[in-house]
Amino acid sequence: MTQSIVDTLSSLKVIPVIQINRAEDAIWLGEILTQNQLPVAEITFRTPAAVKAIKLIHEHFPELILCAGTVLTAQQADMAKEAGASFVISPGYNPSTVDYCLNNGIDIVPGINSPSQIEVALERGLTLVKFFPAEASGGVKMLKALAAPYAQMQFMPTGGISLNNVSDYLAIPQVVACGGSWIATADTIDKQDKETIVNHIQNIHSLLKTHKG
Ligand SMILES: O=C(O)C(=O)C[C@H](O)[C@H](O)COP(=O)(O)O
Repeated sequence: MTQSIVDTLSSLKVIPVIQINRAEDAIWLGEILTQNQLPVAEITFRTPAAVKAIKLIHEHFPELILCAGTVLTAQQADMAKEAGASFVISPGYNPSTVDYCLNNGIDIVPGINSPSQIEVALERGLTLVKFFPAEASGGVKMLKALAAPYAQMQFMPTGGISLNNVSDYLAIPQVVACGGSWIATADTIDKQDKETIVNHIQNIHSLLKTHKG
């Protein structure tokens, strides 16, 4: 993972996790995200439209930080990279997928929720992991306890995060950014409910401004 991507994620602070059913919806979605100063998207491999959606965003919005989520296999990691994703994210730590990515120049942020998994990640030279499922694994309290012994590790908490708890996670120094599907849910995208998505983004900006003091 390049430092400049980590720096951008850390300045944006929130990553919309997106499940897209119609690839063409990626175009107006990319437009909303860039126009509203949240130029970042995790497109999940939960639907057959994922690869095309990644391609469309990469083509139309090259400035947007684009990653692929729910990447479970080496083959999906290859497809994500070919389509234009800058890095891939997985819900868990799959040793063979992680090793494949590391050996093939694909940046991967695997999911972890235990000290043992963090140590496996560290041994592979990884310095950024996803903390998933964040809330169900013990939330902020668990992440603080997990992060403490591993000063060199940074985290992207995801799973159960919303406007109500995102700032508690962001207050942890080792947290780079939080992921969440609440910003653009599959249902909102299907309905092309742009207003709701823009509102969520604006609420995030207002919250982050307040917290910067
Ligand atoms: O690693 C992946 O790609 C995943 O599939 C995990 C997703 O990021 C979460 O499921 C989003 O969590 P919510 O914001 O609670 O909906």
